Amino acid sequence: MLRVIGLGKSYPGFRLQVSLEVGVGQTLALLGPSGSGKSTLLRLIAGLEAPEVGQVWLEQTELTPLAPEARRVGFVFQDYALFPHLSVWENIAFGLREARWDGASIRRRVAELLDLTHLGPHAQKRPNQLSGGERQRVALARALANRPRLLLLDEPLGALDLKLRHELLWELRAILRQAGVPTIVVTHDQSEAFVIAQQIALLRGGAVVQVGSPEQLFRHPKNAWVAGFLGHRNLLSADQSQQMGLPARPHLLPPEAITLGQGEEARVEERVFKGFVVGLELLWRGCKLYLEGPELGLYPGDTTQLGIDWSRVVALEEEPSSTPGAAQPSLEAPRAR
Ligand SMILES: Nc1ncnc2c1ncn2[C@@H]1O[C@H](COP(=O)(O)OP(=O)(O)OP(=O)(O)O)[C@@H](O)[C@H]1O
Repeated sequence: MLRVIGLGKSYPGFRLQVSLEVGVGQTLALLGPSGSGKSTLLRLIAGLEAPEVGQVWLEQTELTPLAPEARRVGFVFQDYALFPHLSVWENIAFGLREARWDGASIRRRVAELLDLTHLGPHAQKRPNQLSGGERQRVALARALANRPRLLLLDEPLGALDLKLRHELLWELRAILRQAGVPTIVVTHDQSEAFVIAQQIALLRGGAVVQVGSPEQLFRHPKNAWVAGFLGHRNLLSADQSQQMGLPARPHLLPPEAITLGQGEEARVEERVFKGFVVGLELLWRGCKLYLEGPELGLYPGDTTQLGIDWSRVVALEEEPSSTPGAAQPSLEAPRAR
């Protein structure tokens, strides 16, 4: 179990102050907008930077006073930082030689990791002869080689194109589950966090806004910012909620609260074909709602019925009026009028 207790660091115009825990063998995704402090937190945990206050504990060991190399932390950076002149095999073995493993143990461990990351056929290639996805797996194998007690991944799929990201995401998930090492993954992509992690910590302006499983966070976001960051669209301000007969505080209408085909009349304003689903923007009671689902043959100008199950509407907390240093999320303004 990793415990980060009141870890703090300041830069001009920015302050990070974070406490969180990662369970044995679990993966926690650090999710947040650019500049929210994700990489800074990772560097503090790795010991690449010194905190002003706070502690990091791994099981019964306090890591904070230890040098980075004494922490037994595996780190994968965004650019992988592989040794260009060494083969895949040598890249993976490098840390083991440094740690003075004997030759037979090194050969055994490298073979295990080549197997885990499916890099066997590429063992003798150099990094510049590999694809982006293969380089990413070498970086992961190298980070895991010396049996780290903790794995830190900073945007591990960041340098890859979209298609490759998607393919490797599932592979990364499988490798992390198999490796069983507590892991923190930095990402700014919520769908990536949902696939990889059992826990998500949402960071904004250097502070954790909410921690929980992907499902907890998605179903019970604390406030409109969290809901918007996780991809929810139907957010009502306190005023809009009141107009709908709800208490005067922000609310979320989750997809499962909205049913098409029964209820009051709704008019289709926009339609987006998205492949597996169709997105519809509907005007209902003077309020714009967005829904995704199977093809229903509805086009702009059509009318249909829309019902809301009010028992499924989620009450949200009011956000603090300003969060110092917080970057604005890519939240669409609540669309209801
Ligand atoms: N060495 C430094 N000196 C001064 N300011 C810094 C330093 N490192 C980071 N910062 C500032 O701290 C804040 C958090 O940066 P950080 O890189 O941790 O954010 P992030 O969430 O990882 O962002 P991104 O998603 O863009 O990588 C930013 O405002 C950044 O400018």
